[in-house]
Amino acid sequence: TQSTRPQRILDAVQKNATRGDPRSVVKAIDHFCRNKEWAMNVGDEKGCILDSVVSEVNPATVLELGTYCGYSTVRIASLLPPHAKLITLEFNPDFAAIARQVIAWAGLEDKVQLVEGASGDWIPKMKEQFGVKTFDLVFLDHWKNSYLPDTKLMEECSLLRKGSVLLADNVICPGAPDYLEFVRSSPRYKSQYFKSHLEYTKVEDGLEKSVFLG
Ligand SMILES: Cc1ncccc1-c1cc(O)c2nc[nH]c(=O)c2c1
Ligand SMILES: [Mg+2]
Repeated sequence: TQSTRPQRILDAVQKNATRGDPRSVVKAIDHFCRNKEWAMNVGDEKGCILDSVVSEVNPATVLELGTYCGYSTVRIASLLPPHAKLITLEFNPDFAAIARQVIAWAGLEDKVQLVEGASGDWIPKMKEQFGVKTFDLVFLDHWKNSYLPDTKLMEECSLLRKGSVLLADNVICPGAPDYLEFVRSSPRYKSQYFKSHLEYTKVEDGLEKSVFLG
């Protein structure tokens, strides 16, 4: 039977990465996507920016919107302090099934809760379902048209506190113009653009870091 791209990514991890070694999982996916097949992981260049923001925030609670194959999930979770938790939402069940196995290969299942479904449905349930009070860090990497509504929803659900950091991928390519306009003009956010490139290409892209001011 014909495999899917996520399945081929998982195969590359299981063939080339060491079980329980998150950095080898990240390396194996980057090598596959740079040399064999492009895929929409945040990638190594933007991944280094992601790593630096995670290390700076040192979050106890992280929400990731958009898991795909779990590449950024593994990058983030590998940097978290011992009792920190990462909740990652994925709409596509096929992506979720692969991501679970990638996260398990990295040995990070104890730090990660993968939830299947739509962010708009799950954000209002975060407190009751997962005992989350607020998120210290949110990584937006799902559907560009959902960045803004989901951010407004997180505010409405009091999931952000003074100092919560939003980090958004793809603000240039594919682009999230309404979200950028909002976080850059709202008095309730302090925003900063990190110029980079679309994963594994020379095309411009970047990450927008926005601190919620409460
Ligand atoms: C798929 C694609 N093609 C050309 C240019 C960019 C993309 C692209 C890149 C990403 O990093 C994405 N991240 C999350 N969700 C996306 O839909 C997405 C799409
Ligand atoms: Mg992305």
